[in-house]
Amino acid sequence: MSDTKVIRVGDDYDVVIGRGVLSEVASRVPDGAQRVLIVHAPVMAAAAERLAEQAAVQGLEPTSVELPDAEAAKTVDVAARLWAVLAEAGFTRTDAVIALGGGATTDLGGFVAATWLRGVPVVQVPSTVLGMVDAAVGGKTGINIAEGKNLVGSFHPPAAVVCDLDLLRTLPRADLVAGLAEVVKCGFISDPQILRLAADAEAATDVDGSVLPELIARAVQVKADVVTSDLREAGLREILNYGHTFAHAVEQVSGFSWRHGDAVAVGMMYVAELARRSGLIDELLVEQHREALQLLGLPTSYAVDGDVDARWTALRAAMGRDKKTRGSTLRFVALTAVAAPTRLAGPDETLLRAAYEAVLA
Ligand SMILES: NC(=O)c1ccc[n+]([C@@H]2O[C@H](COP(=O)([O-])OP(=O)(O)OC[C@H]3O[C@@H](n4cnc5c(N)ncnc54)[C@H](O)[C@@H]3O)[C@@H](O)[C@H]2O)c1
Ligand SMILES: O=C(O)C(=O)C[C@@H](O)[C@H](O)[C@H](O)COP(=O)(O)O
Ligand SMILES: [Zn+2]
Repeated sequence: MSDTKVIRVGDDYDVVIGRGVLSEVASRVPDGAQRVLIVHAPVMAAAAERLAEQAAVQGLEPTSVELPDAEAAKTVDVAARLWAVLAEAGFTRTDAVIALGGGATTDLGGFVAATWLRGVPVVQVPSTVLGMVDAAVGGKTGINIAEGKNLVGSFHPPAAVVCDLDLLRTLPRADLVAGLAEVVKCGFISDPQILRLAADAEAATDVDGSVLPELIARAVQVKADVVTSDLREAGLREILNYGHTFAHAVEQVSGFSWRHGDAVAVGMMYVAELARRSGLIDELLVEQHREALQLLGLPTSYAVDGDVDARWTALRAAMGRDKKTRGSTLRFVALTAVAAPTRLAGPDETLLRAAYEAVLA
């Protein structure tokens, strides 16, 4: 894929994927806006300045705010600070937010847009692979609290998503690879061609090549198709949560020090081990998970420094707060085969523990 690609999400909005498309951002702010709040990750300060200049040329009045980095942005304190900025600058319902950064920035920016005056438009400008393929698309926005990941949030679809692949040039390799975990997830739940393409790790991680853009576009297409038919996660959308029950527990228990994508990689291994023990899949498919993730340099095991029983107790409690849980019944997205997702509800506690032991480093 060398040219700009536009993927339409339902009848709602475009996801623009291409090189140099940052120049399109201001023109994607919906008509009627007079002011625009640009929130950005610290590393995106220069690009945010370009966006502010663009906005001014477009006749918009920009206010820029640099957020704390990564998960430190996804807090109620940061959101409250931005609500105060919006109030002070007189933002009305037709004014807009632009969020420029990784998934943490787009989650927070989207949440602030969703909550200000009960909802103003947001243009998402993801600067990580993970943000492009997942966080910026689909309208899930939110913040973390001490008790768990993304426990407070709202469904608030963006007005547009602009993925400038040139932004990925500065992305550290570890963050790029972590983003590929969500791409591999899309391969397992829906698009096996992703798994074939991602098996060439060199090509898949080359920001100047053609394979990474194709992987990004394919994963966006999977997400676009799913959220078009089930925005509010009444059923189908749950498949995008593959691997996340264990992943979010790992993130919370580590004090959000794990990269989300790395946690999703281990989370997919956990649920594959659980699915095998529950008779849904065979060892071959578990190994296919391990190989796909390891080829890219993603983690497939979980190291516990200390008491493994105490850690399990903490992880198990965190898994109970997963949004797919109903009552006290844990519900996992699992596979019966590649591209054949199902739900695994209320697996026996011994199987849950056995799958944990299987992923221990
Ligand atoms: N809303 C959703 O549907 C959804 C989907 C998946 C993930 N998420 C959320 O997204 C977050 C993870 O996103 P992420 O992996 O992008 O992490 P992140 O936002 O924390 O970014 C990772 C790191 O990369 C840096 N960075 C960002 N862009 C850069 C660039 N172009 N060059 C150099 N450095 C750059 C950031 O400053 C940060 O340090 C998690 O909070 C996760 O819960 C949300
Ligand atoms: O878009 C979705 O739906 C997803 O589940 C995508 C996930 O990759 C993402 O991490 C999402 O934020 C998790 O949602 P949560 O509802 O489990 O917090
Ligand atoms: Zn995720």
